[in-house]
Amino acid sequence: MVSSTREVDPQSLPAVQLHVIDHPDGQGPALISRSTAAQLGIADGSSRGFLTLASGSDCVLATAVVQDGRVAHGQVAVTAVQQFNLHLGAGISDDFRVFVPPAGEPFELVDVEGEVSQLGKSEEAVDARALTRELLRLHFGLVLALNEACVLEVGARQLLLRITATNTLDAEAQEEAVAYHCYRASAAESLPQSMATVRGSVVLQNARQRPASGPSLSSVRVLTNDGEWFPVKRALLRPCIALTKAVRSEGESVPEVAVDVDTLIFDRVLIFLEALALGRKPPAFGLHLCSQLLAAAQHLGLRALEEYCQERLGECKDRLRFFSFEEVKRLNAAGGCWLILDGMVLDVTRWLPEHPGGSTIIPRQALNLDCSRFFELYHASRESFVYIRQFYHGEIAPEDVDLVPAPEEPASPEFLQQLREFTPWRLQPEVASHLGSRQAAEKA
Ligand code: HEM
Repeated sequence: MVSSTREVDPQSLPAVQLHVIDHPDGQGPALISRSTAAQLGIADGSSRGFLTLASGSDCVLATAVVQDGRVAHGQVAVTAVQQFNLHLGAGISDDFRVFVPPAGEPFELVDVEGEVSQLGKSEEAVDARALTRELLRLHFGLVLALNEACVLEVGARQLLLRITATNTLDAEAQEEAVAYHCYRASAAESLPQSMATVRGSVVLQNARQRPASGPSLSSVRVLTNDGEWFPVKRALLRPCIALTKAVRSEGESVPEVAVDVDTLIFDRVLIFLEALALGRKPPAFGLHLCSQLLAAAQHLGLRALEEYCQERLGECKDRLRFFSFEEVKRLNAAGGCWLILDGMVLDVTRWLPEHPGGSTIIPRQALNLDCSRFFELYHASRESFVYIRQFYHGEIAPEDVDLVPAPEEPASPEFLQQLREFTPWRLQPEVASHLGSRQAAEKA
């Protein structure tokens, strides 16, 4: 049985190029040789595993390790249905790796729906429970992919069962299971309640019929401002309080909501929401994205993302303060790289090796003076503005502003205006006097 607790990073397992051949039996799990299994990292002696395409696919191959020469080393024998699901035909090679369910995601094993048709001639009714018992006997613990077909012998009858649906959780459970993917179904204990539809002359008793399916109401259709749309699970969108109405709406059709966020940013919002829902740490989004993500978070009312971006952008109010010019010089003399830009005090010490203009020019030219003019001269784009907030620690104290040397040629008024428009979050001088009086009071 695949377990949800294995903390293996699938990316760390070796990908191996395998040559697809037709399955010698035409049905059953995919077959690989023992040496191929060893190469893939399937534990020695294990008779089965799960494979998926290294490039990612929504089909997981239940795989048996065989020693009887039906497959050679480097080959994988797959049935026609599996080839169809993988979009791979016999004679084609592709990279495969062992499938391990992502850690932390739910990997519940649920019942499946199937379509049963007759292979033999008998007219006898078939008990759905006997049919599922047979399915369990053959496939217990194996992932059943959508469209997979298997021949089952129930009593004297030969039946063809084709998997027509997986993840038959009820709507409420589905809503809670945010990261629930289509391949996550397996023949498990719950199967005796599996639902089945019937074709041909089969009379199936004790089967639960599939309810008439309408549109999946567990999603909201989110339209981005550049014309894309995303079907997003309601549960995922719940933290976006500006979308509450759409998330809570009831009705016969999937609710739609337009957001003033483009596809690129909304995609990242979704990554953040998924991490939030699964209790994982969100990825460290690039700083250049954070201001757009922050705007998106404010638009969506997504407080957690707002805080996350503010933190990344360095808007940690408690950290901000006023510096004397002497203090900045001392910090630089001690090996730091603290810049004064239009009065802002920026600590770029740790970031210096990452500076696109190199790590030497700033310490050589721009320390202990107002570097606005250099900033204007060297940065053609306004990309560099985006980073400022991350480095911002405060301001030169108002009484020290005139002590900071300026280069002979000052920065242009246009540049300074742009810079100030981009940095509305700067500490204001009135805060300095307030802090000054508080510090004086504290000293007293
Ligand atoms: C917070 C401070 C700074 C940040 C965030 C920053 C950021 C950047 C960025 C993003 C670029 C590449 C893109 C662009 O052209 O805008 C760049 C290039 C450059 N920066 Fe900076 N920079 C900073 C300070 C400085 C200072 C003080 C100097 C000079 C004394 C400087 C000199 C350069 C040079 C020479 C380049 C290469 C320009 C080119 O290849 O055309 N930078 N910087």
